[in-house]
Amino acid sequence: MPFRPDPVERRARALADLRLGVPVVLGDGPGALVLAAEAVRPERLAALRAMGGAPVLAVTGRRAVTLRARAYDEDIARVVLPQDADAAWVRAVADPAGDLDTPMKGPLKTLREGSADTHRAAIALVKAARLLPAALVLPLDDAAGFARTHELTRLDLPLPPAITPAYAPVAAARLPMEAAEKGRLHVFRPGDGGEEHYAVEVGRPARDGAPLVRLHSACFTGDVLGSLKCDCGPQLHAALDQMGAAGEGVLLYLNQEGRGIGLANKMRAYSLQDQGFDTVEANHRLGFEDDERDFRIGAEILKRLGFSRIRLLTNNPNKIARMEEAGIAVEARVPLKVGEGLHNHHYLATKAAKSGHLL
Ligand SMILES: Nc1nc2c(ncn2[C@@H]2O[C@H](COP(=O)(O)OP(=O)(O)OP(=O)(O)O)[C@@H](O)[C@H]2O)c(=O)[nH]1
Ligand SMILES: [Zn+2]
Repeated sequence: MPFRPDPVERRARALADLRLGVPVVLGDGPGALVLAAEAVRPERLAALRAMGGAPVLAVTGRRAVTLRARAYDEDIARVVLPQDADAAWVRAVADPAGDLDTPMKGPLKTLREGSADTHRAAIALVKAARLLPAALVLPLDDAAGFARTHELTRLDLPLPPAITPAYAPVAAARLPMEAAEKGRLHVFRPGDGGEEHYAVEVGRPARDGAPLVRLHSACFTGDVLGSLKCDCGPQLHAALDQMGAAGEGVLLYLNQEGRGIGLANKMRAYSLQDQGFDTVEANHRLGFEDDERDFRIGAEILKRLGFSRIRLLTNNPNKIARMEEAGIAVEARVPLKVGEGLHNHHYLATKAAKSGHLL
């Protein structure tokens, strides 16, 4: 039916619902009701409880380590919701902000029997919604009927694998910059309702050549505010300077703030770093992996622009591997070492020690 939203469109709606604190239904017959832990409001939690059943709070295996909860499913722990658990309790389990003030939220009881597939799907959705990776999950016997009655967005299980959507060029215009007068900014929009990303083309690199390329991940704090905690601002400007001097190049500005966890979660990570955790530990305590970015987006946009070979400005071998995997030949790595100082020395050393960055 032409007017009916397709599964990709329904997923985009589901992400918006989860951010609003509106539940989403997963599955058709037997399925589950899912609420993002971060956005749950007391009335909705009360309604969920009133349904009876056995609600659980799904968290990642990473978060479970900090909570000292057993993750029987390795990457997922299904925490049984205690009788007296309120919205504040749910948030406290999900959010490490108060871990040091209220270290004991438990002991937390976790489920061992049954499948965690639905819970894994719920976590994937709240992560995609850039929320804390924790979700309330209540089993339903008639998922489709429940969604209809309550006008909730429903997605079929299993969720389709996370594919990189097609990126359509939306608009492009000349953009003279300090670093490169012959600049052109292209905006790309994905077909799945996700973030737009940008390509800054300097000069007019031949499509069959191997231009200098930078895959830059958004860093509001570094790029815009000149934060000294990372090296992003200096890297951004040095990359544009090099392209300006060479007369050509392509800088992809990918809106994957905070290595893909979003600015709010990055600030949560910064506040954990103020408590003494390093950049990788902070991500783990929040329940995330070290790096949640999808570099296939960069490869898609390069292909869309007509490139298949590049020289990549980076110190991150993972970016090279991901480009090659996605069909972009990286003919050379060009190091980009700028902006190291007193405040980011430890951060850069951690990336070298734990994330394989080249010194
Ligand atoms: N989660 C998290 N993200 C951070 C932190 N500091 C910086 N970032 C983010 O890290 C990303 C840095 O991106 P890049 O400089 O492109 O990536 P990189 O992996 O360092 O690789 P190269 O710079 O190419 O060597 C940006 O999205 C920043 O917002 C942090 O402490 N925690
Ligand atoms: Zn940064």
